[in-house]
Amino acid sequence: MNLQLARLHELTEELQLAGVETNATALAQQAAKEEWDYLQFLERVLQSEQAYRHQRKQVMFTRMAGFASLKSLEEFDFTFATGVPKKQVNELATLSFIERKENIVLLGPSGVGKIHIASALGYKAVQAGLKTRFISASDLILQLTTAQRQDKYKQVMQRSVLAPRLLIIDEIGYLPFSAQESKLLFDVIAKRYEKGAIILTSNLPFGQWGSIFANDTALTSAMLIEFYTTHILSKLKGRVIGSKRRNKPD
Ligand SMILES: Nc1ncnc2c1ncn2[C@@H]1O[C@H](COP(=O)(O)OP(=O)(O)OP(=O)(O)O)[C@@H](O)[C@H]1O
Repeated sequence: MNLQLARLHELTEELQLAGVETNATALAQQAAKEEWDYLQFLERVLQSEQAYRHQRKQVMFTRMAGFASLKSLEEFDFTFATGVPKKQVNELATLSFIERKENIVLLGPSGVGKIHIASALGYKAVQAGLKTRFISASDLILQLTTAQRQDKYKQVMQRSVLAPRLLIIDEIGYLPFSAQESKLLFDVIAKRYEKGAIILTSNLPFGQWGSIFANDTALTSAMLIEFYTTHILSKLKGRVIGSKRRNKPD
């Protein structure tokens, strides 16, 4: 390493400009070849740092999001899934629902692509630099009950529920909740209401949600009201391509 590169290395390390260090030599060569002026060179160097940071953020957010699997909308076959409204899904893929802090509910039988669509929208959000969290309803309840026991409810609520710009709660209704667990889930939905977007997936139509929430009709109605202004994709169907669970308990 020549002396100038060694000094550059020290400076970029101290100033935490890893993108500049990675790209400086190549950009200097390109600048000489294409006869950039000094300001042009400076701009390109700063752009390279910006791109480097954006990419690192995407990688970190993807890891932190906890997706069950990485899916994209490009991989989703709309001709196969006849009940999935392509136009509406593409509109949701613009992510304006996140800016507007709106919710999405995906309802349909097992294996029709609910997780696929939810994860694909989540992955798009992550790529756009929006903090996203994917969690199953039962894991979320487990986290919150543990937090309550350990007197850390507020912190966990803040970190896991309120901090992400998009919260994806998967598999509501796969297992029924106790009265206490139902209240926790309601607390999540109510606390995020108009503060951050949620995507919910469920195998059960709204009419059967009472059975998920310990037959508490007041709480179930309150929960449904929270989704009044939601984008509801409730007619998801099509040939089932695959499912994680073929033996759903009664
Ligand atoms: N229309 C589709 N095009 C491409 N792949 C699909 C489609 N529908 C489902 N799949 C694939 O089938 C598998 C099951 O889909 P997914 O897990 O999204 O279903 P689900 O409706 O969430 O089911 P469950 O309720 O059991 O969780 C996934 O690998 C998914 O990528």
